[in-house]
Amino acid sequence: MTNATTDSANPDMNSPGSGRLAHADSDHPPVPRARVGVLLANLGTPDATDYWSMRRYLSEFLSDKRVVDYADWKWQPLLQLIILSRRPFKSGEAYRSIWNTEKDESPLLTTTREQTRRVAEGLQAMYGDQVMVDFCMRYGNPSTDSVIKRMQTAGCEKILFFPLYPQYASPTTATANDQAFRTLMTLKWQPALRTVPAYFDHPQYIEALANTVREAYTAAATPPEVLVASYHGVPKRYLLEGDPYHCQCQKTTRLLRETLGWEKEAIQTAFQSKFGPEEWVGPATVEHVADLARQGKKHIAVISPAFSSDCVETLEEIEEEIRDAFLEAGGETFTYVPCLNERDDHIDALLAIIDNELSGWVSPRA
Ligand SMILES: C=CC1=C(C)c2cc3[nH]c(cc4nc(cc5[nH]c(cc1n2)c(C)c5CCC(=O)O)C(CCC(=O)O)=C4C)c(C)c3C=C
Ligand SMILES: [Fe+2]
Ligand SMILES: [Fe+2]
Repeated sequence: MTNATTDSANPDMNSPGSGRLAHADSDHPPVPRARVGVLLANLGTPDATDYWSMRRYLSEFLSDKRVVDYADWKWQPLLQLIILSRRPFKSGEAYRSIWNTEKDESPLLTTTREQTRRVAEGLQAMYGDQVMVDFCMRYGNPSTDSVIKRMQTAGCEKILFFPLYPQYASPTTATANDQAFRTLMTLKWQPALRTVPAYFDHPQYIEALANTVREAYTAAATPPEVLVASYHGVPKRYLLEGDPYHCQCQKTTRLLRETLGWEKEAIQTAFQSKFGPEEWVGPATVEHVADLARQGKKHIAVISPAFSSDCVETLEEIEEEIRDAFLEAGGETFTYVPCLNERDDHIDALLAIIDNELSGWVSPRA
């Protein structure tokens, strides 16, 4: 945790307006100084790439009703007996091909930690020690429950919970929030909790995406003819049942195009990572890029605006599977535009969003 200190001797603790109870009794447990916590939340990550680590991770992930909403009696036998007997091998192989071997962890974890460090640095400059910053995962470690409890022990009576998904989706944003509130359900003294809304149209987020495109196009040996904005997909039924994810993705693409000043055909939206037998929102990126090659497009670029960090879905699925599909169908150059990761303009966008959402909870440093 960054900036986490406990301060049982802090003179503010018992002062009027400090929001703390006055305890003169010497046998009262020490009370930490009141702070505001900023908790960045990402999807999750397996602890390792072996069969059992992958199985544990996928089982937790795919048993989440926000992700797969079938009744347990129908889904669990299929998941536990069929899907989890095979998928951990395939997913383990995908994770192994992108694993951060130096730190022995997934790139999503490495990047989320670095983003947290950078955001903490920024907030320290803005607010000093009033604010502490940490990160958690919805599945796997560090768990949402453990980090919220740690923040509370360190004095956070208020927590700003920030799911790092630019577009709201019930299988990502909503389940991250659910998990945070599940922890609050177990606490005698709950911290106040604010959740940060989706930022799919935030001007600084869009500008940061545009910067990555400009940089990739400048560096490309041959200028791409088309940019495919490839978002993680969801079942089409989720859209029909009211999930705004699909619409927010379309809007991000439009705002990116307008910021770049490009014609409509220059950016196309597609959806990747289909899972299960249901119809998903489309077009599917892997088929779409092959179609582009068959239509004679030789040079394309792909960007992934729904992921705040590069992860298995970008580094393996886009950079390997989707690239191969394009080249095998006759394409010649495939440019991958990396996620925003720990870029300065991304961190500045996150800081601007956090600053706005902290309104009334902190006062700027003199
Ligand atoms: C960015 C938004 C995401 C949405 C929407 C989303 C929906 C969704 N995902 C699955 C199933 C899987 N997703 C997997 C990995 C994964 N998904 C996201 C993001 C979204 N998912 C990320 C960032 C990652 C990568 C995590 C990492 O550690 O790098 C996986 C695991 C990988 C694999 O086995 O292929 C699965 C499974 C569903 C079913 C779904 C919508 C209902
Ligand atoms: Fe996913
Ligand atoms: Fe995938």
